[in-house]
Amino acid sequence: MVTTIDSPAAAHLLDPARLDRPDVVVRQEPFAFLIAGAQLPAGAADALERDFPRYGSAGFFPWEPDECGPAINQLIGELTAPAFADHVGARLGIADLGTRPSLVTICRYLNRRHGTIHTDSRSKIATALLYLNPDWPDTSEGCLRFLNGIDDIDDLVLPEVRPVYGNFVVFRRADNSFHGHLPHEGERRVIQVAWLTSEKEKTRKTQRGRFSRLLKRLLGKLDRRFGAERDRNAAHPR
Ligand SMILES: O=C(O)CCC(=O)C(=O)O
Ligand SMILES: [Fe+2]
Repeated sequence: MVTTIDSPAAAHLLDPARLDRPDVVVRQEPFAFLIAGAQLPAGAADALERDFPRYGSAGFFPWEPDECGPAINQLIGELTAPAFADHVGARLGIADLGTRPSLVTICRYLNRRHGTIHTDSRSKIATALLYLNPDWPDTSEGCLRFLNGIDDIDDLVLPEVRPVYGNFVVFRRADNSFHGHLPHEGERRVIQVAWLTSEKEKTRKTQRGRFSRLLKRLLGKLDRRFGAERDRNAAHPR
């Protein structure tokens, strides 16, 4: 396996075969999901850290290639490649995921408002989350939880997923695809890919994401202050 990306274009960062390892968890109930560790080569960590976008506010924002270095852009190219999406989709019982428009959003920082329990919106068919944090403190804060219901953050389907480098989850959006995490404030690097029902939804969500970024630039401090008191079992619609 190639573990350096001194010439990024040469080496692949993702390898769909890693999703077929026996330690990868795939479940169809209560909703279809996949949890896989070690999906990124250790040798690419420095380049992916260096090339990660430097946002000024907390939350997920639409991917803008100009704000990322080449290793991150290469990784996103691979994550959104139709063949990769088809491979993931097949494991979750979704046909032709690779034909769906993909929307990439990236998060570098969170505030305590984030992570409230939700399912994701109906315009998403499936959502992937790839974590890129070199390490994570020994705490549940900020660890992703797949949940059995909308009102209890401690009713876990499976043990929580630490957001460390190379951990990767994908789930099929459903009316019961509840997920969330305990409040965390500070750096938490994630790339999210959502495969959507239509191009129209992609345009709409991208515009909304850009607007939200602008708003947070202006009102980031308020966003942080209002989030600080969030209840651990809080939910938000979709
Ligand atoms: O960052 C995560 O682990 C989850 C994010 C999420 O669920 C979302 O943005 O819809
Ligand atoms: Fe979500």
